[in-house]
Amino acid sequence: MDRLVIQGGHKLNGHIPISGAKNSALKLMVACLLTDQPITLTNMPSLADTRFLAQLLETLGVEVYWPKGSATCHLNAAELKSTIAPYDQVRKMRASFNVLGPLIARSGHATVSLPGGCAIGARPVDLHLQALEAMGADLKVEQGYVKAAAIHGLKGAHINFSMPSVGATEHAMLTATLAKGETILENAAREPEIEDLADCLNAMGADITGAGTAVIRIKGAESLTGTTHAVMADRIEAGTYAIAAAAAGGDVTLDGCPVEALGAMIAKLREAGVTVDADEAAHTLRIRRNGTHLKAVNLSTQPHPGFPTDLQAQFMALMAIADGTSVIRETIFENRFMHAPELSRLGADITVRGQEAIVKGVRQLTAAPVMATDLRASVSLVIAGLAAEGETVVNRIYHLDRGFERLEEKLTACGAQIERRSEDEE
Ligand SMILES: CC(=O)N[C@H]1[C@@H](OP(=O)(O)OP(=O)(O)OC[C@H]2O[C@@H](n3ccc(=O)[nH]c3=O)[C@H](O)[C@@H]2O)O[C@H](CO)[C@@H](O)[C@@H]1O
Ligand SMILES: C=C(OP(=O)(O)O)C(=O)O
Repeated sequence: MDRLVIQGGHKLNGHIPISGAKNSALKLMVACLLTDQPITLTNMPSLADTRFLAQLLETLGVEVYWPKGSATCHLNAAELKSTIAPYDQVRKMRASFNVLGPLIARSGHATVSLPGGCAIGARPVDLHLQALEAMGADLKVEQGYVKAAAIHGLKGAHINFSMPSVGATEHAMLTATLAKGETILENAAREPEIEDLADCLNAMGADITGAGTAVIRIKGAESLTGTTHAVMADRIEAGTYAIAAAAAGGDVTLDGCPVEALGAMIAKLREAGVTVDADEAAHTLRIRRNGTHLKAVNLSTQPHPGFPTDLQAQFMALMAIADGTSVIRETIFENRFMHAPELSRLGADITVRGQEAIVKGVRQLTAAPVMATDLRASVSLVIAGLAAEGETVVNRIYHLDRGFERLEEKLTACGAQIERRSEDEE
């Protein structure tokens, strides 16, 4: 299994290009199931998750042409050969569950394994299922699979989500594009990836308004067409490198950065004493910290436009070396502090109490071997390793490869000393 070896204490200086967003790309790929015409996605991040989803789509009969090293992926679901999404292909990744609704819309029935994804909480799919049932699907959950049929087709519905869920909003939106009549989603999630998906679906002939707000209206169409769509830039990747630059110190500019989607994170970095120059028009974010001390700041994760849960672990690594005590509240997932004990191995002083982590900043972190537990937790350990004194080894990094494209290359180009080693090399 691969590990990352980081020699800490080097400042980061230079430019980092931001890749396409994993969490957008995955749902955009699923959209290909809604049409028998070709879809082309550009700015595609080549990640374990996106490659893995491509395999699931191939199992369903989608022709995928996505050469290694290319950021352009062609998907053609002219004919589906299966409506079964097996456990082994769904368990690793949350987004793959979103094939359920589109398969029902296209074929009238589907059998899809319950999903996996990062182990950061219970993560039920009740809201997904309620939305599909409201649209007329008959559902049974048996032996870990959802078995679904809509013999009379899907119909538009008025769905009021009990809480905003990114996945359930996207799932309902994808499905409703081919349902008969109008669907209204209330208390919908407002994450930017939902707007990106709506833009692509509208280019395919769907009629969606309100994406990015809490009320989304979808007028169902008879059929959708092919299109070409550029995946939006990854706000979580961008936020991660911004926090890394703040932690290690230096002067880093993020190119192709979705600045407008990062307001809450930029505000917290500034509050912590980091110099941030944001240029929305140029899509750049420059982060500078040369010598100034970091200040402890409190934060609470919130649905967009609040501070994203997917940047909480990274910000905790930063607060571990700030002056003072910060309180970090996780309100989205009930078990998303698994990085805290690993950060403590590097000398961080963190106490977890329920949904809160109390982080008392220390002057200096010191290197240690650590274990990556989930995607964003893994990268928080990389950030801590960059700031720590000595050689930090981050073990079990397959999680990182799910969501960060060419991480070592991007950081090394800015002066980080970080190297991937596989067990056979040691
Ligand atoms: C692939 C992808 O895009 N993943 C993102 C997506 O995950 P995901 O779509 O799984 O996250 P949700 O927004 O659905 O989850 C938010 C909360 O709602 C709960 N919930 C969700 C669905 C449901 O049917 N019932 C229910 O109770 C969840 O357990 C969680 O507590 O949004 C999260 C919140 O921004 C991010 O951390 C993930 O990176
Ligand atoms: C939690 C994440 O992914 P998933 O929803 O696929 O588990 C993430 O991207 O941080």
